[in-house]
Amino acid sequence: MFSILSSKKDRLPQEAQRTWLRTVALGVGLALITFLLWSSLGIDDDVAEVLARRGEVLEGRFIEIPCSEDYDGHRRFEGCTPRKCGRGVTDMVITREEAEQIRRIAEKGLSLGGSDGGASILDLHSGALSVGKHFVNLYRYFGDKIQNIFSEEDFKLYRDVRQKVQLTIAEAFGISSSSLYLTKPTFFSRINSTEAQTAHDEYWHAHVDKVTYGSFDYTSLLYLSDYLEDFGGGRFVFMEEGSNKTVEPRAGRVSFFTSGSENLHRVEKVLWGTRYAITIAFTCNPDHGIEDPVLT
Ligand SMILES: O=C(O)CCC(=O)C(=O)O
Ligand SMILES: [Fe+2]
Repeated sequence: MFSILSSKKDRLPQEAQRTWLRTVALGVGLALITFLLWSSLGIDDDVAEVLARRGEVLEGRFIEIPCSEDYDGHRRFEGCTPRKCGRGVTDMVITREEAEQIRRIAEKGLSLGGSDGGASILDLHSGALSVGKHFVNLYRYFGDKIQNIFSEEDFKLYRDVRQKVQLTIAEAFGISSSSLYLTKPTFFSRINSTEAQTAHDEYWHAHVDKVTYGSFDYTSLLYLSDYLEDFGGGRFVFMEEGSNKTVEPRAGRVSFFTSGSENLHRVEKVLWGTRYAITIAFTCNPDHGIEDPVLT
């Protein structure tokens, strides 16, 4: 067996020893550079399992996870405030036709404005619409003319969808649907690959909805376009140390989850195309509840 610590007789000549040391140093250096590049590119951050693929039609998938302590910092409403936490995805609650109709509402509304950056929102409840680098109040801005833009059917569709999603959440978490209240903000989102212009365009940051929005106890997302058909990137990611879980958007797909830090998440940057979705959230606190949007 070769050993550099053997007898004087078979010790390597000094020149060969130096070459050997240089080779080892070079190898270690290269390994270090590769490691640094690897971690700076975040390659290992991408270790992810797919919770819902775009191509599959999910009856319903539910994963229970322990609740975070976030709910303890708020007033508790027994029979509603999460004791059972988790996340679910279903393609059975909203049809693709319904999703397409809702998407048309989003397209109509957002065509009146739109952010200079990649992310625009339309909140039918407050009337907030992204325009350039700011928001306008759609209802104040258009006044009575709003009736020429949206129809009573549009609002009815929103109400029907909200109701179905609310029942789905109640059933999955074993609570009464009547203990849930729609809360704000509830909004359509349109995301494309245009570079962000303001902080409002930076949709991709990891966040906890209960921290970001305060009143949320249960969050739902209804997707209105298809991953890899209508847009690339833009997958939803539940973030967990070493095992992220992704939801690939699909028109009509409802993803729902308890809003605390047990469901830390982010949206990947959209790389091409346009991604439409709607965020509908519920609170257990009646004081934070809002009425369904109405055409005034
Ligand atoms: O559009 C999505 O997939 C997620 C949006 C989101 O995280 C939010 O509205 O808080
Ligand atoms: Fe969120």
